[in-house]
Amino acid sequence: MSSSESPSTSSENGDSTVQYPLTEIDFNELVLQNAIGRGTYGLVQKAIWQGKEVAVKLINTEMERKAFQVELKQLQRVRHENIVKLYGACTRSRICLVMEYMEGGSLHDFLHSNPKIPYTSGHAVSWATQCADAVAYLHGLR
Ligand SMILES: Nc1ncnc2c1ncn2[C@@H]1O[C@H](COP(=O)(O)OP(=O)(O)OP(=O)(O)O)[C@@H](O)[C@H]1O
Repeated sequence: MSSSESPSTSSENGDSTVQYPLTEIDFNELVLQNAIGRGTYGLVQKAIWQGKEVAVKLINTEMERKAFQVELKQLQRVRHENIVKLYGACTRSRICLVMEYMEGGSLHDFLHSNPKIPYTSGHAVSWATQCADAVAYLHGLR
């Protein structure tokens, strides 16, 4: 996707929301690697797509489809350097989100790792600032 993509505005419940266009990704273009995590729904796997590392969140049951649709819609609304980037989604054969791969996993994983990995107060301030910037951006969305 190029950064020149412009979002469209749709009106839902009388509230206008911005959405970036979705890139449909061919599931056969993904070279799936190891599982890297599991959240409320779906399995997250590392993969290679068009020569780059990506994180693929796959759903396996119909019950997970609704949560997938909600997350897809949310990620289509955001573009921020501190929020994981959505490259696109597979919506035809297998259903999955294809996202920027974050080496090291989530900040939560890092902070709760066992054994603990040491970090400086400078790191903590930087992470807190990045989170605050992302939250401020989300609050600024309509
Ligand atoms: N883009 C990514 N890059 C690297 N690892 C990721 C990525 N997305 C998810 N993961 C890993 O997979 C795990 C599960 O992610 P997922 O998004 O399914 O759930 P979560 O955000 O941790 O929790 P919840 O589903 O409750 O919001 C994460 O904790 C992280 O370890």
